Amino acid sequence: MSEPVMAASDVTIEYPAHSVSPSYTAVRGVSMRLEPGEIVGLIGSSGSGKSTLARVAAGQGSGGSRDSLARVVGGTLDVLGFDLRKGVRGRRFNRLTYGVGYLPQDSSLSLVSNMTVAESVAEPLFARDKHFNEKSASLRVATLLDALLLPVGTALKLPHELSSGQRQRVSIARSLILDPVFLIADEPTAGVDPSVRGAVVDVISTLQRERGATALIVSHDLEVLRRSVDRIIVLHEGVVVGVGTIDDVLADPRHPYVAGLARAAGGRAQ
Ligand SMILES: Nc1ncnc2c1ncn2[C@@H]1O[C@H](COP(=O)(O)OP(=O)(O)OP(=O)(O)O)[C@@H](O)[C@H]1O
Repeated sequence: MSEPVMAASDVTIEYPAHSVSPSYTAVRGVSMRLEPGEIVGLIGSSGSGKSTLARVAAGQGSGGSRDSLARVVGGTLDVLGFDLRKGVRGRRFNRLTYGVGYLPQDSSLSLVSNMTVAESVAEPLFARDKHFNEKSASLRVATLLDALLLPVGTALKLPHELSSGQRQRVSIARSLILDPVFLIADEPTAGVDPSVRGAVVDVISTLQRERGATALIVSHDLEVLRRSVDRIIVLHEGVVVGVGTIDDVLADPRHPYVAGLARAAGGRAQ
């Protein structure tokens, strides 16, 4: 059997106490396994721990350099063979982040205001290799922007000249430019027009599938994931309350939160 891309076993993740706030356990006893090539949705209500798990799995906070960052305090969490409970630093951290593409929530807000879309999307290529061929960079940028259904001409625009949904899609392109083996995308369709949300997630999953790569796509909206993911993992108050294909999870709701999802999905289908 091949090595899993991500393996969590009884993982507990905690935000440390600081000044007046006590420590807070955001993820409790979570176990999951993502195999190479799988596209998995991580779903749950607000505050269920999705972003915390996504951020820690992407290696953000594994260094323990900032006290406010969440960290693994129980169980084991391995991503691409790196032990994130131990922490990953220096060159090993660079290797981890080369393999893991991370699209944080609200990442479109951090696009640099005076860089064109083409420059922003290509930047990770040149940050890795300052001699990267300009022509092939432009071609890769154009291909990604086109796949993400952005109009021709977007490449030369500045972030403020785009809609929030277009900016979000530019951030997605940026997170995919290094062809990550594992993409962790946190609410990739935030701000994107509802009519194209499914299509945008579909592009992410198709691009990852074409390369045999893996993705964990965080969303609070089941419908956005429906046509793209192989499986979902449902989190509620930091605990896994459902795992399987969307149909299987909804057909056998063992937890009231999942039953609510099933009712909502049933209502939409009528
Ligand atoms: N820096 C922090 N310090 C302490 N607690 C935090 C911190 N960040 C998040 N939390 C808490 O951890 C829990 C999980 O938050 P998280 O952002 O992971 O949820 P989420 O499922 O991604 O929610 P949303 O869908 O609203 O983004 C919440 O109760 C939140 O208040």
